[in-house]
Amino acid sequence: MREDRHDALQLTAVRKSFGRKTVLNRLDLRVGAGEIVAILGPSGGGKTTLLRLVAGLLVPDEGRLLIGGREATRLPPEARRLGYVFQDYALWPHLSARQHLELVMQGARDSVSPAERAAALLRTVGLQDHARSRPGQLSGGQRQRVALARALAVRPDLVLLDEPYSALDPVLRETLRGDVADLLRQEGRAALHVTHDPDEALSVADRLVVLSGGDLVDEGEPEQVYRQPRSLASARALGRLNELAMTAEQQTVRLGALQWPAPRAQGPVTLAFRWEDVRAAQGEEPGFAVRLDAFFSSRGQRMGRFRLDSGETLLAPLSTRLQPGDRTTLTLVRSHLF
Ligand SMILES: Nc1ncnc2c1ncn2[C@@H]1O[C@H](COP(=O)(O)OP(=O)(O)OP(=O)(O)O)[C@@H](O)[C@H]1O
Repeated sequence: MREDRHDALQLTAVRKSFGRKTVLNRLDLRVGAGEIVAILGPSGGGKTTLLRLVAGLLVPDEGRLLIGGREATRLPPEARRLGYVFQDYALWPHLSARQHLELVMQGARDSVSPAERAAALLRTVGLQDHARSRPGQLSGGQRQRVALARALAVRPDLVLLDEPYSALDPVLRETLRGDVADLLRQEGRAALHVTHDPDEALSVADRLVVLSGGDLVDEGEPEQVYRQPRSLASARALGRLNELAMTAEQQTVRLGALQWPAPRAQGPVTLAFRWEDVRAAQGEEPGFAVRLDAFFSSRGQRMGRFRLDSGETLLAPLSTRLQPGDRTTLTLVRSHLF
């Protein structure tokens, strides 16, 4: 662990517009030393713009940016001492995987030699047999892993990751994201990690931030944001969400034999709940009628796609031996409705 414990990153009231479009709206954000923060949110929410501002590829219109406690608002990218992996990898076509790492480590004061550290990092990302390959000889996923290893090679205090595993197959993605998070934690490095994949965010991050329309709409520990999102945008960003468009009448929302008081609602409302908060009604328990359309598997669990009599679809774990076309009654875990 490092001695100085300045925040790895602090943004204060950062605003960025393109023409008349405000993409980040007076954003306040901090990443603690050694903290892994995942940024989630709908497309166009400003996630990549945020990373580009931190990297120094864009300059904010207003606001202030500190990196490791140092003023960095107008610092050029090369003076920021960051590691980054952007979606286009930005590799050098004439260099081998190993040379990519050794080049960025030149002149660095380190307890191990560049060759040793390069070999260790290539092992971490599973490229030990491709040390001599140039980008043109590597697949998309392998190139992405070279970019990852290079970002870690310089031992930056803050690593910026923009969809770093998007080109990888699901098995490799899961292994590598665990290995990279372990390495970041072992070495005490902070990361700002942009992703569209809620599972990835939930599995690697110490803290989640949800950006929507240029605003920070939610933040907190992953489990807390998943369980108690502050808004529908935030609930959606974490996935595994059922949404039913319903009508509140006489301050009550009804779904089959289930009903909820809705003192402030009149007219259209959205009832939202996670897939796992739907279960089969037992005995005489009140519920709502559905038909099983199909089943599928998610995170190793058998899930059903059900259709309500009103025509809407919802997804839920499938615990009984239902076959497509069978009818059943479902109910909801009331404390987990949004
Ligand atoms: N250089 C630019 N010039 C003009 N508009 C831009 C520029 N870069 C981004 N934008 C706009 O800013 C908004 C936010 O873009 P950004 O790429 O930050 O979103 P995002 O959350 O990363 O989206 P995605 O999840 O689709 O990658 C979008 O509406 C985009 O069109």
